[in-house]
Amino acid sequence: MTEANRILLGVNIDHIATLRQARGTRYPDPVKAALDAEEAGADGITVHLREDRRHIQDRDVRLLAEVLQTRMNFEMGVTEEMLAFAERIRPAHACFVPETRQELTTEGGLDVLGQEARIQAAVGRLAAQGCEVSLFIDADPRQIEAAARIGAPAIELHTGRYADAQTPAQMAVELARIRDGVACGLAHGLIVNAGHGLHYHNAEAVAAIPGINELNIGHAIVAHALFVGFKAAVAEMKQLIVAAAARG
Ligand SMILES: CC(=O)[C@@H](O)[C@H](O)COP(=O)(O)O
Ligand SMILES: NCC(=O)COP(=O)(O)O
Repeated sequence: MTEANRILLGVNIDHIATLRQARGTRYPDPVKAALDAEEAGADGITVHLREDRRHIQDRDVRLLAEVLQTRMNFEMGVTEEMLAFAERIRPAHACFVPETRQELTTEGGLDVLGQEARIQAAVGRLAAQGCEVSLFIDADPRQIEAAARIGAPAIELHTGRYADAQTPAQMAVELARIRDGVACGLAHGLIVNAGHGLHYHNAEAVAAIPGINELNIGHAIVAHALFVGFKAAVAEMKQLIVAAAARG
């Protein structure tokens, strides 16, 4: 496999924590899930510490920082609370995401264009701790250019509109938008990741886009794990996207 067609899988374990929080139990433990995911081939572990703490808790992130063998991708709103927390944890990667309390899940990409100075300062703060920051944005050339302008090393393209597309034609339009976004990001020297709403039937087309570095996938893997077990679900997704990327 060449550098051009290798792809990484970041496993998002938020919804292991969702199940735990539903009953206020100690199980299932996302830390155990993370270790199992690593054994099954995950290249990294993604967690989103939401401001409302609806799933992942501070304790989870602190423990993960101590035990992960791979690397943490810490998803966070760009707030003073989260920046201070990330400075203490010093994850290998942080991904800045937009966040509102009412949303069911992350609805759109971060508006980098509208707040360049603020985002640039936040990127700089975490970069000073050795953290590689990516910006979770829509595949919009203006946002991608803004990400490059402020010196972010990486972006993660929001694939939610592709995942939510209701017809093959709409899906093709959204996939083309992501493909163009990847090309635009690469042309600006950015590392380009993607994720949100990807599952066993729609991830291959995204994985096959040349130059994409990593897919972050969570909800579908956790759901599939109910039927096949968590390690098997991770391994199946990894095999699926690696094969798709190799085919190109
Ligand atoms: C930023 C992103 O796309 C995911 O991490 C997502 O936020 C998962 O968490 P939620 O399901 O709480 O939105
Ligand atoms: N950044 C996207 C992510 O981490 C996983 O999102 P999902 O697969 O849970 O929708």
